Amino acid sequence: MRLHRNLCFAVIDGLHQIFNEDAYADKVVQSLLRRDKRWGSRDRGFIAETTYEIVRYKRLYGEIAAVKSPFSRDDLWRIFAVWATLKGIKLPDWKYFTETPSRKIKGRFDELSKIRVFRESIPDWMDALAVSELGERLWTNELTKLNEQADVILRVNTLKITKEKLQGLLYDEDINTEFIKGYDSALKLSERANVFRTEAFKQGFFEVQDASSQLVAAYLNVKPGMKVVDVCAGAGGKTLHLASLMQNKGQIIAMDIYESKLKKLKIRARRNGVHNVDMRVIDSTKPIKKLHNKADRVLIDAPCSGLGVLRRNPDSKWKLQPEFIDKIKSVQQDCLEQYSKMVKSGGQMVYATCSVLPSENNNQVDNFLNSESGKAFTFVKDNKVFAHKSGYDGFYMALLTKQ
Ligand SMILES: C[S@@+](CC[C@H](N)C(=O)[O-])C[C@H]1O[C@@H](n2cnc3c(N)ncnc32)[C@H](O)[C@@H]1O
Repeated sequence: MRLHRNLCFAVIDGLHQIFNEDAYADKVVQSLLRRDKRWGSRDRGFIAETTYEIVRYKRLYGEIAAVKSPFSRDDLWRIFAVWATLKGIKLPDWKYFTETPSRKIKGRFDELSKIRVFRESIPDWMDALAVSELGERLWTNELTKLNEQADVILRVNTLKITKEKLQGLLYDEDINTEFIKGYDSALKLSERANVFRTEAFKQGFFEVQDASSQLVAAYLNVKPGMKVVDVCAGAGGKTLHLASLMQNKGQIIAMDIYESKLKKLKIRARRNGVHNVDMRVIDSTKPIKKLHNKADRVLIDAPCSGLGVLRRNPDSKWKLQPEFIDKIKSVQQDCLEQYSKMVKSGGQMVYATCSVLPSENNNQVDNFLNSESGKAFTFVKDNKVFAHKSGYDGFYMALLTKQ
């Protein structure tokens, strides 16, 4: 592979924003890709994949390059040189690379690869936390998988099209996809492509949604005509799936504490041809109280550490703090306690996260079931989805019934 100067500069600029300015990697990559209209899919792929890979292995590459954050531009070029050397890419004779010690880089890599926190590039506290909750073996396997690039998975909007028809339409736009066994509405891209540009996307025939995430709405046993509350709806990935499963019949009340997220959901609902969603901002306890004992189904897709989706958000490794995880756990317990009150007698509730930590998942459900508000509920089943076992994101979902 030959390195092109303007593409490498884009990567360095992106890394500077992500590492030094706390910007989100996905937003940074999106904006880098808009920089030059002449860039083709290979150029865009280089920028996105290189940036993500260096973010993923920041600790390892930084250690080999002997640089410490905050990184100067020279430091970032050193990190880049480590990445390129380990990839076996011949470094051009640019000034940034004149002193690159290629042999030393490979030697340091071999040494550091023996230690998990360097090999898999993860902060010590995060590694220790996960080991204490999951055990050494499970965590080592999971972490390795969470460092791989994720597949692009689509969820077919069955309100508008069948999986087979969508596959044909995408094929006509040069995008090959595969069915995934066990995931009814999923199509996996055989090769990465910018699906948002397709006519099929503009027509609302699909949403991009990981296969594990597609299990959550299905776990809630919704039926057309029901009253369903999606209480941490965000921009509505699962709300839209619920609407498809309910064939647009009945009522979904999508709630979130952020109005800006619900506004995005509104746009997506329109594109998806979804008509049965009402949006309500949780700005006091009132909108929740109004729904006490009213819902056939409640989905709590709780805010969490996101440790199950590190493949998509590798920068979380460097942005998350232990205090945040502690705080989010109390929000999760609060969500279970407050929002469970909306379930009517005989109704059901799903509690879900995109974390793999038991303390955010089954332990939270156990705590809830042992609490005063949880007394009315019985545990039906749960699904602990690990990336290294399923091949998709790490997730958790539990189904509870109210007597
Ligand atoms: C995991 S995300 C939801 C993702 C969304 N369900 C989807 O499928 O696209 C969690 C959401 O919970 C919201 N949230 C955080 N604290 C909340 C609270 N106390 N009550 C309700 N929603 C909350 C966040 O704004 C965020 O949108």
